[in-house]
Amino acid sequence: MSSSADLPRKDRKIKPSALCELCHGRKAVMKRPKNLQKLCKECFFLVFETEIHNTITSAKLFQKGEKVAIGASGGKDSTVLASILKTLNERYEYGLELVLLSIDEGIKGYRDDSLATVKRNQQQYEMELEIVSYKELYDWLMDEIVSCAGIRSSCTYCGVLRRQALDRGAAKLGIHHVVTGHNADDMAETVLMNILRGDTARLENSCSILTQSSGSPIKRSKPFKYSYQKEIVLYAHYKKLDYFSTECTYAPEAFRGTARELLKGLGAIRPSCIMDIIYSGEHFVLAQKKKVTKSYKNGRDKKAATAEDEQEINPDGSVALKTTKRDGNTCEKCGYITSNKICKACVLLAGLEASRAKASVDGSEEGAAKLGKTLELLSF
Ligand SMILES: Nc1ncnc2c1ncn2[C@@H]1O[C@H](COP(=O)(O)OP(=O)(O)OP(=O)(O)O)[C@@H](O)[C@H]1O
Repeated sequence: MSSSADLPRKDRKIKPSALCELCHGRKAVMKRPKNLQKLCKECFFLVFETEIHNTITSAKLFQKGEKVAIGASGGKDSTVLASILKTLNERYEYGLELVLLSIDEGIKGYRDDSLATVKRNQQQYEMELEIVSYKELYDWLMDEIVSCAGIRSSCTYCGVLRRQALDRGAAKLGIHHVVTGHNADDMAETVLMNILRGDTARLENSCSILTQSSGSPIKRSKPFKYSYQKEIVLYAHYKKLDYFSTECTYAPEAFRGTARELLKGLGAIRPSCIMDIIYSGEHFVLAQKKKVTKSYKNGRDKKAATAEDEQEINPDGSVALKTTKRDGNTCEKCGYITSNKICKACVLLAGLEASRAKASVDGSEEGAAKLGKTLELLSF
């Protein structure tokens, strides 16, 4: 931080109460949303970037020489991510090769415009850009999916297909690491959503900074895990970054919207609640499901019971079905990594195809919408 002697004349006359609490020289321009500290622009940039650097180093996210794909949507989070990773890569000599990877879901009037922003970012940050489309991967545009399956399940379809598309795009580039702009607010919303749905299986991993499906060569990480959305927006604003700010045409998932509102209300009373929820999510450990082994007559004892004879009892007393889940499998249809015989994307696409065929016969669009709702409740 600079001393007051280095400051421009105008900053030397500032009332002490209006000064930045870190450099005590420049005028504060904001109250930091994370801790309400009054900061000038320059000190905010430095502390914000340093915190992300600390997150990256303490989680050992990157290795020297690694090629990393930045999931680039053109929105504020991924644009700030690209800008900050470029800065940190140069400042701390991470030795990364950074590439922008964009998925074109096929949403007219939204993704086509945001991709134009990513193309400008490519020039501004001097990074390679790869664009992969749903049309080329799945032969469906998101607009077609919505008109077939309805808007209510659009986020379910889009989320599954995008995750796979990012992996496929990375594989195409020979990259094994994708970073995304998911931030602290997104993480806290996900924890809240999973609690409210009683989805304990998802809750356990909802705060991981680094994830990788077993058998998959692609890992994913979230360097903004501890960064507040409001601070990302402030950073983009004061740095005058070029980003696309329109919300997706197919409004955000209804339930996530509810969790977002809830979080906003909580944050107004207790600003630290975002971090507190993440902390709770990180320390949440599932109690082991009770396993019971059937008892056998006719000479078979407990030891002879096979794995098939074991049942899992859910907390509400219901019996869980035995699944054929295995890690490292590949989908019988598309070859993508899955723990089931057919991957989730192929199940969704098959439902859409069936719906399209049915709709062409009797005009009904119910099948895919129903399937989307059912899939939300299943864990893959
Ligand atoms: N079409 C896409 N192409 C590539 N990456 C994407 C795409 N959509 C989302 N992502 C990645 O997933 C992250 C989370 O996306 P999501 O749409 O949930 O949030 P967001 O807050 O709108 O993010 P952003 O402001 O970056 O658009 C993004 O920051 C980005 O890294």
